[in-house]
Amino acid sequence: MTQRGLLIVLSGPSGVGKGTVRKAIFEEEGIDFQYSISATTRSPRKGEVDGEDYFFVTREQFEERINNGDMLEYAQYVNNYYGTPKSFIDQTLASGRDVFLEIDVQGALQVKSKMPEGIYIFLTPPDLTNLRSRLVGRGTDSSEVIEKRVAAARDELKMMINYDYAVENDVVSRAVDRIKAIITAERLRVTRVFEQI
Ligand SMILES: Nc1ncnc2c1ncn2[C@@H]1O[C@H](COP(=O)(O)OP(=O)(O)OP(=O)(O)O)[C@@H](O)[C@H]1O
Ligand SMILES: Nc1nc2c(ncn2[C@@H]2O[C@H](COP(=O)(O)O)[C@@H](O)[C@H]2O)c(=O)[nH]1
Repeated sequence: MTQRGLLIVLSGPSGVGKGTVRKAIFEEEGIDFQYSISATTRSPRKGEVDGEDYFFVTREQFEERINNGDMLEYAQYVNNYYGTPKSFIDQTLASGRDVFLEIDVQGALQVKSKMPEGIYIFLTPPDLTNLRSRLVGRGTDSSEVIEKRVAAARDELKMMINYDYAVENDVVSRAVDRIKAIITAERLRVTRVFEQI
């Protein structure tokens, strides 16, 4: 019997650095996670590629996928839909490969209720002032959208208690090391149970 892959969910407020930390983890030696590409109705930002950063779809297409049961989870975040295609997750885990999700808090908690065996990691900023500065510094959103994202973050931070782990993203390399340590420990735990030693 093939041991199922690990499901790793990295979540936290917009702008905390999930994408930055995820990319840094994927560049580390010996890391072989399958990244779950989300679907969204948001317009592509400069440089974003359909099928790599997101599957960019219309609201009609997204709603059809919801109605067909094709989404493991989905959320409406600042006027757009975001969601995780289900078949990729099911097939990849069944094949024994690890899957890495980078999604918002609403979505992560939906996945946790369906797949509690996953590893749920909340990435937290040093503080909200710092979070706002990161969103401003990224330069991808209007000041109106940034304020909506910071307002959402106030509520999202309260949800941290529902996660397995909280990791501060003060310095990217430190956050990467913390997450790698969590995954190493979880992998050992799961493998030892599977092997029944
Ligand atoms: N530890 C850090 N220190 C300083 N700046 C950081 C740190 N981590 C990320 N950043 C910067 O913060 C900005 C937001 O990072 P990023 O886009 O990775 O966040 P995110 O959580 O993926 O956002 P979203 O959820 O909106 O996609 C980027 O400009 C990034 O370079
Ligand atoms: N619930 C989900 N949230 C997702 C998914 N993919 C991304 N996200 C999160 O949405 C916000 C906004 O993203 P942005 O690219 O517009 O900055 C951010 O928190 C993402 O992590 C998903 O599939 N499901």
